[in-house]
Amino acid sequence: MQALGVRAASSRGGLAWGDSVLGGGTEFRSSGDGNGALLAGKLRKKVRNATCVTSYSAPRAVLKEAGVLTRERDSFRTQSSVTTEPPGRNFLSAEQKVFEVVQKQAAMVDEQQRRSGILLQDVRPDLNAGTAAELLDEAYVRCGEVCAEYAKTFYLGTKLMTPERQRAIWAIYVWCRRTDELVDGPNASRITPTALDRWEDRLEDIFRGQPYDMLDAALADTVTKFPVDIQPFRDMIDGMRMDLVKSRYANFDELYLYCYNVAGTVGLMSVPVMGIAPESKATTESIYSNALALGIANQLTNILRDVGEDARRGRVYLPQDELARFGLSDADIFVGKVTDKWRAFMKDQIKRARVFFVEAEKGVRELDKDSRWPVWSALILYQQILDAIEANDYDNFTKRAYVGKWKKLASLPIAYGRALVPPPDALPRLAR
Ligand SMILES: CC(C)=CCC/C(C)=C/CC/C(C)=C/CC/C(C)=C/[C@@H]1[C@@H](COP(=O)(O)OP(=O)(O)O)[C@]1(C)CC/C=C(\C)CC/C=C(\C)CCC=C(C)C
Repeated sequence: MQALGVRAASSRGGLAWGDSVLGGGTEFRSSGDGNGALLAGKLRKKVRNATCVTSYSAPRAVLKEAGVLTRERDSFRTQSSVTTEPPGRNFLSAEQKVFEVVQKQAAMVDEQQRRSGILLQDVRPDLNAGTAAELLDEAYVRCGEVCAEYAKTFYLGTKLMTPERQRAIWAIYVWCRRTDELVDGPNASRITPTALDRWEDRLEDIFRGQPYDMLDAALADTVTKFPVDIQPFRDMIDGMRMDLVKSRYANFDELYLYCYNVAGTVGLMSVPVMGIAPESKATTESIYSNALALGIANQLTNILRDVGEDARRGRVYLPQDELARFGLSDADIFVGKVTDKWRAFMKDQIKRARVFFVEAEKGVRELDKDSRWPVWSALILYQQILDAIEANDYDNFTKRAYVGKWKKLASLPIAYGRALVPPPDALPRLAR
């Protein structure tokens, strides 16, 4: 089994959702650090006694079938070597660079603040709990707006969830989006490992209840209310570190680790919020494995869709040994010609991604009923990207596999129908 070294929350260990609130009131104060309209908040956390330590295990059978388990795997923590700071880098300038990205994001928050007439600079240290709650509400509203802007369909899906859950998912989404923007956004070329170290420091502060800005404050609140562990967040940052230093993957082992870091982690962050159906008989660990599988499946799909686009950035997220096995190399990818060898290779890759989707499906039906629809929607939409690659006769060099608006819309009621199906009844997990 693959120990990913991630702490999970047992969703059925006597946990009361919303158990922990902003313990006795929230104090927001102006940071006074010369950084402009940034919010420094102190969110006192209750001890999250509902969390327990467990290890995430990717299901052995599915990984074997997918060709991942060729040998006993090592721990999944990314080696710290990728965080090594390049010689000659100026710490402050890296900090400045990440701050610019943060500023860009924070500017949107400022705008929202201005519109509501609450200027963060004006926030006094002795704010009462009511005002703090208002600020927090504003922060969550902003998270929802960002989510709606970047991921419309998914945002729509969250609308079925309870208000507490939907805003928590938005807060997680926003943190993931900002993290991804660091290496994939407009300032990406200026991001250094040190900048990511700074981002990780901020993450630690969030989980310590000391958010840096409003969007962070929303996540800080979320992690007091739901048993969300910090490790998947750290691991996502590790994935971004990988993106800074690595543009080739020797084998699927390496690629799997990358996919875990940048996408599998999303599954692990989301399930504690989405919740597991009270009537589910599946083990928590198996459901987290399924969640992980969905992240991996989505990321593999993304990679297969974006082969040409990535190649133009000098990146090949395909296992080098598997390319070689099909008589292919980087050169073929840069030439970008669809040949029979390429088709055969792509068929194999698509098959593997589908294995992960099938594994993920087992977990979706175990989720709380209000959470199943958005997850089914995401799953179906991503699966359709694989169909679109096939429909393009595997030309992912010059064509972007695209799921049309009507097909997307048509999949929503299908997802809804599936979401109505309750978890399979009382059969023990092993018997299924
Ligand atoms: C319902 C649902 C989908 C919830 C997840 C909400 C959430 C917190 C999403 C964050 C996504 C994000 C911004 C991640 C940053 C890294 C990244 C960009 C990963 C790629 C996503 C695709 O994003 P996008 O389409 O914008 O990419 P491009 O811009 O096109 O390049 C990823 C491919 C990964 C996304 C991974 C998931 C959505 C995993 C979802 C898994 C679950 C919600 C677990 C479900 C539970 C079970 C039991 C199956």
